[in-house]
Amino acid sequence: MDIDTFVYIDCTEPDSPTSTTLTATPFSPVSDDPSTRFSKRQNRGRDVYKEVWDEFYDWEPGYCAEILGTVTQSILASKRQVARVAKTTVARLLDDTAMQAPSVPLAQSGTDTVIMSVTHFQHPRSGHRHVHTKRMDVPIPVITTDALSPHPKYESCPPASRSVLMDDDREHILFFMPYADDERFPAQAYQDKFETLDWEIPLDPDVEMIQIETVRRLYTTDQFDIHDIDGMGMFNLKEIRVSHNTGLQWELSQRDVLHWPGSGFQVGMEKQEKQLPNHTPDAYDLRQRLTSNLKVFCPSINCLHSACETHGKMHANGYVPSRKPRMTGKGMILSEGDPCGRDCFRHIQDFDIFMETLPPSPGKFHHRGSLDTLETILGIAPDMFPCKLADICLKPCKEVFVQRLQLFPDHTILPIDDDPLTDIEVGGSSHVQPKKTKKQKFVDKSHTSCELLPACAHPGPCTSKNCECYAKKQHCSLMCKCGVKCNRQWQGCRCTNGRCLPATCECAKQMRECIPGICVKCYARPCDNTRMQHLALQPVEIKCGLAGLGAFACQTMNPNTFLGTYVGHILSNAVADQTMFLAKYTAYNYLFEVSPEEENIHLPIFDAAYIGNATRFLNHGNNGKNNVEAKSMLVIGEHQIGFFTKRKVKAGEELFLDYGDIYWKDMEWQCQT
Ligand SMILES: C[S@@+](CC[C@H](N)C(=O)[O-])C[C@H]1O[C@@H](n2cnc3c(N)ncnc32)[C@H](O)[C@@H]1O
Repeated sequence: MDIDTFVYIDCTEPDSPTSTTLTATPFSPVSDDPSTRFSKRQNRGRDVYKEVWDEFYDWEPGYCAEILGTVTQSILASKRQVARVAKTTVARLLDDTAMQAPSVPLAQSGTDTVIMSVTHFQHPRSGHRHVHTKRMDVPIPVITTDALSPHPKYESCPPASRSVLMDDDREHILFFMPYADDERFPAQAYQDKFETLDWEIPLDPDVEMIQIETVRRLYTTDQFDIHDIDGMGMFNLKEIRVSHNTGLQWELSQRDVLHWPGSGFQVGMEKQEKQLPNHTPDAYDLRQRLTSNLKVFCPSINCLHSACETHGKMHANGYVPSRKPRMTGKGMILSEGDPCGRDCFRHIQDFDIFMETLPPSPGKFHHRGSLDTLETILGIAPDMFPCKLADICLKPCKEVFVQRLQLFPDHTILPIDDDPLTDIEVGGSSHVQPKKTKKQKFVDKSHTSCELLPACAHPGPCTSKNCECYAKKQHCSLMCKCGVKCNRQWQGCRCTNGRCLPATCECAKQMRECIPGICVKCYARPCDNTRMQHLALQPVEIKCGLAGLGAFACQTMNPNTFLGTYVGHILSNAVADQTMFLAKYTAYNYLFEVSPEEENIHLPIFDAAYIGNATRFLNHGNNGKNNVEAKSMLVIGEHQIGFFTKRKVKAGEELFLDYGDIYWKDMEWQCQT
């Protein structure tokens, strides 16, 4: 291979209308009118872009030649082995063909042959540079058979255990043309549903590197404001992934960056006078530190996928999961254990007398950061004993105990084993008068009337003015920053013994699954109302059913047995419309939508065409044939659709769901029931 003949694909250079000055002199915006200032910035931006561009392409061709040169050398070194492997492979191929040919039961066997051309490379003898090649023509017999009838056209899909939120881009960009090899597919009509074709969007990784370096120089050397750089509209750095973090520095941390000599990211970043905005949290800010790690694992307790995009938006505010306390301060004092030291809370003799001397909130934790740390830890582990908390917070044990009492007064804690009717203690002898916390009551129809639950993250308590949940008439969720102390939070149920039944459980009545850490009484054992989050599935058999494939019961099931959750891509209305176009063409429609109770409400639409689980095979049955029903539930802040048996189902019976009239209205094929 001759390295001089490599072709370098180059992009159009950036305009540099005014200047050819290529030195990196810091930009000094002399105060003038905004438009002149803007155009000066724009010109400076172009100059720096050009400067970086030239530097990059001065370096890149030599670098590529060097890299490719090493590749060719290693090819030549191992050429003898490659030639040997190629020779044996060809020989085996010919042998296999010859051996297989007679064993196929042929209805009709032709005697045609095709010629396969094989190029044989010969290692250059020492002292010679040229590789000798020899072409050989090998005859291959053509075997024609009609013994095997083709399998009916069917599109399968990879299995998935949970739904995946589709990128908003899918609404506008056509990523590939499906059924491109089928003349009958109305490709143009499908394409017209999109604004752009993905393969027409220029994406050159070289240009990306040049733009990143230009932005860095404009920010660090020219002291441009990062918003001004964005306002120039010259740099279209694509977001790598949806998450709660944004910014150039973050994007860079999510990908490999080319290390080239002109790049300030290569070495000595720390030596620069001004660094790009950083996302490293303050060492003392525990909440920030935990939040910054959320990019590693999704904090949604029924997901936990790494770098989860589905919940990226839901947790945009940096959600740290919180739980309700279940142990009272008095209970802690009465519990067994040895004091951790002189200041241990266990030395408190009489709890009621101690309560009378309790200092007013916020107590001795003068430093706001210490209190934040304690609140964050108690949010996650509210029943951690003060002795351990004291070690973490570097505070005396008794002081920590006092702070816990301020945060979670005993009268607000629902004791673990008491009767639900007597569990709120009112009264007591403390001068900190226990108030009965007023929980806000309102009808929250989140399970059938909202798009995606918002997570609020405003300073101060939730009010009609600052809180999005308030505005949408919804309970605050675990994803909200207000935490379990907020009186708008869903309070969970108080059912005991895991008996969370549809008619009696407060969560089940509101079509919510019980939430670990919130429903403190039923949480002791997995209750009847957590089957969707625990994926307590029933096995089903997939085989030919009423229409195409169908799902069949493997064992006899009682009414209200949970079969599984409908898993697929979560789509917006616009994308669902595009998918419907494909469904009409294939005559298989896997879109599932729950009809909202109110108009103009858009609930998530699930599409199990491309990913899914066994529930995608449930065929439609009506007129009493349907033995399965779907329920839309809120599962720890997420809309999910669960399938439950409507009546007793015998082993071997096909499972049917009533798709509803709307499903069949626009279909160009007929329902077979
Ligand atoms: C969710 S899929 C059900 C699984 C499907 N049978 C398969 O083989 O993948 C829905 C599609 O199955 C077919 N289907 C299901 N029930 C049907 C019925 N009762 N009559 C006609 N077609 C049906 C239709 O093509 C429908 O769009």
